[in-house]
Amino acid sequence: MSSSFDFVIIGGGTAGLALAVRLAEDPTQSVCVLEVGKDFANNEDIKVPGNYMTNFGKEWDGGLLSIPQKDLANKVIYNPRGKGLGGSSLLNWIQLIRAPAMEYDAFESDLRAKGWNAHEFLRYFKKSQSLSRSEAGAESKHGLTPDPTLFGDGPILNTFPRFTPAINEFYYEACAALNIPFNPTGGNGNNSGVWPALAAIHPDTGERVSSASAYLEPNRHKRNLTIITEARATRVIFDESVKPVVAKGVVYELQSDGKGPESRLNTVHAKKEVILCAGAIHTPQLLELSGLHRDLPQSCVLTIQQEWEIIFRFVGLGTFHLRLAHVRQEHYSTLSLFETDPRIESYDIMFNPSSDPALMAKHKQEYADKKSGIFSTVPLSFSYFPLKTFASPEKIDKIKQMVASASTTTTSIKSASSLALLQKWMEDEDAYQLELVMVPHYVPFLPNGEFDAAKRYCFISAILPHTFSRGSIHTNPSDPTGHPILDLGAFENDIDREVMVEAIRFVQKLAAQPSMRDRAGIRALAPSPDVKTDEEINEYINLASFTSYHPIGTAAMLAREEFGVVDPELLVYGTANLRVADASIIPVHISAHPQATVYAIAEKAADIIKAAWKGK
Ligand SMILES: Cc1cc2nc3c(=O)[nH]c(=O)nc-3n(C[C@H](O)[C@H](O)[C@H](O)COP(=O)(O)OP(=O)(O)OC[C@H]3O[C@@H](n4cnc5c(N)ncnc54)[C@H](O)[C@@H]3O)c2cc1C
Repeated sequence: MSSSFDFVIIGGGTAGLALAVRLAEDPTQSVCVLEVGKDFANNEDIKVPGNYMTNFGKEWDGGLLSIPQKDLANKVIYNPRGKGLGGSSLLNWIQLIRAPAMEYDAFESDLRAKGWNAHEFLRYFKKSQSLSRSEAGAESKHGLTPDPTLFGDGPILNTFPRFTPAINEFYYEACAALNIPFNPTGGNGNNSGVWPALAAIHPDTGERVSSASAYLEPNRHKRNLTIITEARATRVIFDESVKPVVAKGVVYELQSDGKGPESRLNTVHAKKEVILCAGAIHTPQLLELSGLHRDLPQSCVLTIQQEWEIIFRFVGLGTFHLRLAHVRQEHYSTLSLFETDPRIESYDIMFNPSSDPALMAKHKQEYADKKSGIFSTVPLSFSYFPLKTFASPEKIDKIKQMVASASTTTTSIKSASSLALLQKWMEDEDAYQLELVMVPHYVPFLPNGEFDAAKRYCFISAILPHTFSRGSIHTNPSDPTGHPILDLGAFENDIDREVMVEAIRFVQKLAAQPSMRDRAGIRALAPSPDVKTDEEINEYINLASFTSYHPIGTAAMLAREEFGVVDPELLVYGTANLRVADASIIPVHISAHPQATVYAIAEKAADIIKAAWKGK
């Protein structure tokens, strides 16, 4: 096998495979993908959408624990991460949601990322996604009528849900009573109201659509596309004699050749570019590993670890700064658990299949025969709200005052333009400040919520779309290529606390609506109904908060003086040909789950790279 390619991509995940396939469209260009995980092309567990809760901890989950979260009573939070061809698109919940146009426009207008605006995103949503055949121009049986002009002919298929949980009817009625109407558009930028999302599911096979099945499978045969699995990239190597430095290749370690550690180390050379697509957790780790000179003493690594800016040292070049830390963002979520009327059909059977083998067999048969039923879908309902919908006037005043007085010295947000944007959105009457996701089953790890197979449950996840807290990711000095040290920075800024307290109160109000209380037989388990004061809710937030598995911003596309890592061409500052194309570059968190945006980023990255090398 050749060890020299035009393009070397690190990470065969959501973005990595989409990018690789687009670059390999030109048969004269050779592309190599290094993926640390395996090829799971024939794995049935991954393919079945309804298995989404059982994917955690499997071989294709390279998840890691955070460090204790000091502002969340030292809670340690698990962060699942896809590992294998397809990356996180192998184990995500396959929902396809886009952020409002004004949020993408702000990348360009407020954060100076030239060429990154709603118009461009729409272009690349169309290139990456299509409305699956049966859905185009149709109305789902749940009343979804997405605008077909928002879709193109991309390989990621949007399919209507094939199963409606019984609780949805009662939940939507409760939402309507609080001025949250059903949203028939399916949340493709207009994310107000409540709706069941379109998901990446193949309408014929009923199987999960991942970057591996949609992008890679039809192109696997291409001779100019080389995929190396079980290959952990450990470092990008540079020609340091020129400025900006030139990425020459990647050192990687084969995970399972059965020989000694020495024989496992390989180098793959890049004739044109190296592109980092290792995801928002591992891309910054690789940047650190590549920037630290290999002879740097361990003590120095430790010192750097403790600083909030990372110092890249290249031999002969002096010091080269990339500031990675304190830019990591998440969608923090706090969960509320409810018991429902036991006659309401739910997904709880998934937690204890042996409690009713006949029912489980019926569900399996329905999926096998008709590709419908509980195995056919991930049954989530979404809604996004501005502050005025869920917070009290007094709290709105308090939150707005806190936001107005925030500065780059009093918060961990060191990018002045990012902070100004968050301040602008908080003043905007219509900007989303809360997302609710309703899920028709039990969720573990909550106080007062022990699972009982005879009962039925649902939970509501309150998610903050735009947080003021920031975390960090750094290489672990005692295991540099192992899991990095992950600090989620959960609720380190009190503004996020204040918003979440109001969010939990709103969830309580929603659950108390007559349709939920009387018809769905809802009974609050966690928090218990007597959790009422700010103090009590805050205590509950400490126990019941997680992330939504949406890390972004760890190699942010911001101006260099604003602590950005890549420019709008996705080039890492100070390098001639090292780019990042994955969730890491998203500069500020959006009112959407990220995968649709990540696919669009990969598609745009491919066009940027093709244009850069045209005629060369
Ligand atoms: C459980 C879960 C549920 C989710 N649900 C949704 C949802 O319903 N909707 C939505 O929009 N978003 C969802 N997300 C988020 C979404 O899936 C991610 O934001 C998106 O897939 C990230 O894509 P990426 O290309 O940045 O990274 P990934 O897809 O994670 O790809 C990174 C790849 O790089 C590989 N890699 C890492 N380090 C190395 C190395 N050193 N060498 C070689 N390879 C390496 C990894 O193995 C992986 O394959 C979910 C995420 C999770 C974890």
